[in-house]
Amino acid sequence: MSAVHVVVRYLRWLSVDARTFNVGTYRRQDTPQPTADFFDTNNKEGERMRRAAAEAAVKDMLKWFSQEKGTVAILDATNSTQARRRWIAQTIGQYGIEVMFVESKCDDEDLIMSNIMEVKTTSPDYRGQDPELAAKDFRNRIRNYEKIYETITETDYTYVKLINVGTQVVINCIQDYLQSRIVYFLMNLHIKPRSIWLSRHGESMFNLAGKIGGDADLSPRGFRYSEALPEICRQAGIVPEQNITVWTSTMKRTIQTAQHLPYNKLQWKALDELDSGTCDGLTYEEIEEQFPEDFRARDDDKYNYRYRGGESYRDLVIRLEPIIMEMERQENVMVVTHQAVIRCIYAYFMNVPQDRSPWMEIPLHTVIKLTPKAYGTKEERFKANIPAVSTFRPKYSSAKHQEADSPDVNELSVKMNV
Ligand SMILES: O=P(O)(O)OC[C@H]1O[C@@](CO)(OP(=O)(O)O)[C@@H](O)[C@@H]1O
Repeated sequence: MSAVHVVVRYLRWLSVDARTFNVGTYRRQDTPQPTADFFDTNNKEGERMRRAAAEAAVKDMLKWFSQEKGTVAILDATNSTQARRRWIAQTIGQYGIEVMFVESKCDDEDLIMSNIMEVKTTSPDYRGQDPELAAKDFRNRIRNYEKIYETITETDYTYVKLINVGTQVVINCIQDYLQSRIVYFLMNLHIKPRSIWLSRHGESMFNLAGKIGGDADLSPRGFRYSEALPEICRQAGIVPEQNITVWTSTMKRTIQTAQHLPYNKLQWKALDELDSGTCDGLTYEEIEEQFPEDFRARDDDKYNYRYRGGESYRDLVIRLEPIIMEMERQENVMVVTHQAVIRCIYAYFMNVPQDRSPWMEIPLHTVIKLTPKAYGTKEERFKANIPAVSTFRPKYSSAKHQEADSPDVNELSVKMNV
């Protein structure tokens, strides 16, 4: 995905109100599919229209800050001359809004070409066009940008300059915590193709009994899943030659599940299940009996509810932030962890809002493969032919776990999130 989309997704996942104002979207209202000469600075009409699009985007952005009290806006545009940056700094700065410029500079021909093929030929500017011709036109557009391009060196501006996708990074006047988080996040991004495989541990003895938390062993069916996992991973596209690391939590059920995977393994405390505090070891029915108010309060606002002496989903997201940062840095990773943890990781990659994420179905005995693409994340699910209980609990229900449907053979489903 483009860095802009990923940064917004990351900030929103961390509950920072962030939004993109893409000047191209405004320009496309009048000029949906321009050719490269539209971006030639000698094209006066093109210049006028591009300027108008930038002004409209900035106007809406300022409105968003003042009326909706937004926190981080990304003005997604080329902004590649000193004059344009001065205009932005003055127009926005006068309202007391801090401005940070992000320049991504690339002179590596291979990187440029792979970026054009991956991102630009799938952009709305080239929708329905021959990818070869689109790539050629975009190359010409870059030549037009180059004629007036002035790399950022203004010492009085806050900026981060990423050279050849973070091979080298120049930072200037970074002023606060949020800016430094964004810089650090940007430094960790890469554009190499990769996938992330997620699996819950196999069915545990606690899952069978309907109890939450604990550190139980796998059930006999859970152990069967651990034996089947190398083959399911192979079907899901993990090949032994791939340099893949398997991450587990420090709990027995995830370590047992990963035991037959012939890859390097790493245990993370941060991947342990949501801490259910005084409710640890109870069934949902027992929680409803012993802590009726808590049971209701949790379902009223599951994302924010914190177990007595334990955690909320919001707490879990903060605990998982280093995991996400490391996942962005890594290439292929397989993660064997828990229901609540997978919900949070999945919500990050699939952009799921906080009111929905704690209620998502993440079944046992299923590998979820996520592949980030230029404009979204592709999701594939590989369901093992090994029965298990369903630990999904609908809102306000404390009913006992039911057997989940299990396919006759391993099953695959595919979905694309944009
Ligand atoms: O937030 P809810 O829906 O209760 O799901 C989290 C629960 O899932 C469970 C199973 O019910 O996780 P897991 O077996 O994946 O470790 C519990 O241990 C955990 O408390």
